[in-house]
Amino acid sequence: MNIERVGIVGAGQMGNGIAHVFALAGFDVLMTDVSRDALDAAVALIDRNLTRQVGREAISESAKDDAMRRIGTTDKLIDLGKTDLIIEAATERETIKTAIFEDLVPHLKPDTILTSNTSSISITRLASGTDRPEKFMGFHFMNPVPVMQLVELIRGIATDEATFKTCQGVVEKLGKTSTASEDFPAFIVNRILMPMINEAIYTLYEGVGSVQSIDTSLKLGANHPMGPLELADFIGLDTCLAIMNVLHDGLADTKYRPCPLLTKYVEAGWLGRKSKRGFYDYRGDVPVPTR
Ligand SMILES: CC(=O)CC(=O)SCCNC(=O)CCNC(=O)[C@H](O)C(C)(C)COP(=O)(O)OP(=O)(O)OC[C@H]1O[C@@H](n2cnc3c(N)ncnc32)[C@H](O)[C@@H]1OP(=O)(O)O
Ligand SMILES: NC(=O)C1=CN([C@@H]2O[C@H](COP(=O)(O)OP(=O)(O)OC[C@H]3O[C@@H](n4cnc5c(N)ncnc54)[C@H](OP(=O)(O)O)[C@@H]3O)[C@@H](O)[C@H]2O)C=CC1
Repeated sequence: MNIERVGIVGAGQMGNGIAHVFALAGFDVLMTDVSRDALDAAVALIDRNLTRQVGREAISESAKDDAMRRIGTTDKLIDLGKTDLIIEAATERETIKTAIFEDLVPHLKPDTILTSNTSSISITRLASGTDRPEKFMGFHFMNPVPVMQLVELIRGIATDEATFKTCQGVVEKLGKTSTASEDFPAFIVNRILMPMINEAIYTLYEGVGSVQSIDTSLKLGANHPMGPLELADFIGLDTCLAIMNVLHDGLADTKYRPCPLLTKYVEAGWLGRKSKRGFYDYRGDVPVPTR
């Protein structure tokens, strides 16, 4: 199937990056969110990120202008009905995602492919609430989307080969690399990455090291580009907790028990960079550890 128009649900940090890379690759993009402010902020951020790319000569000024022209926004989810491919990138909560697909399905063209950028939730279960489980799959970008090369593609139990192949072709057109994962809790990247982040939080919780010593240890001792606590703040602590809960519930193994300190930060509304406080406080000129 030929994909030309792409609908993106959720204009948070992932939604804006996804719109950025699709528009730059020549797709028409229509983005929606429950918050008009989030849509306006996303368009402004895409403009800034594209301008930075022009500044370092990664793209031309006209490529930037063309990309910005290809991005539309709407307050109405049903306006996405005419697109060929939907990428749902709303908050990592199953009830939110299920409600979005329920509201959207009656307005879709029969051949539109439905996908979710979920970090962890069962693709098979999300698909089963729609009219087209065979045309439903996981399309999992990494953060920051314009920089990270990988897209994890996840087949639900009913996903057909034509849908998988079409999505593989789309990833190629974006200039990224796909890997295939079976549909088990948190797929591949987060099955491995998130327990490491959770263990770093336990290391802090048990007083083995400070925020700074934990992050410095992994950056200089294991060559990670960001320390695990810095990365948790970057991903969003609400998202990290949601992923750990999916692993814990889905695999029923205590090794996935979310650290109580992670839960406490989320309960405080300290969600990391996006709320300006997490393991670091981002309200000043430089991030300062909060413990
Ligand atoms: C939770 C999930 O479901 C799955 C996930 O996404 S897990 C998270 C996966 N992501 C990671 O692990 C990221 C780890 N961190 C990194 O790789 C790096 O720290 C980083 C790429 C984010 C920044 O790298 P850095 O060298 O410290 O910073 P910096 O030099 O400022 O940026 C490098 C490039 O990224 C770009 N960039 C950085 N942040 C960006 C952002 N948020 N949006 C767009 N571009 C960005 C910069 O413009 C720069 O581009 P050029 O090299 O072309 O000039
Ligand atoms: N953060 C990361 O590193 C990664 C995240 N993901 C996944 O991507 C998805 C989005 O994450 P992320 O962008 O970080 O989250 P954000 O919190 O940055 O953005 C989520 C956006 O979705 C909006 N939203 C909530 N409910 C709805 C709805 N019913 N309809 C439309 N929009 C809605 C939120 O609005 P409001 O704020 O007003 O509620 C918010 O603007 C999640 O599934 C996450 O697991 C995947 C890869 C990496």
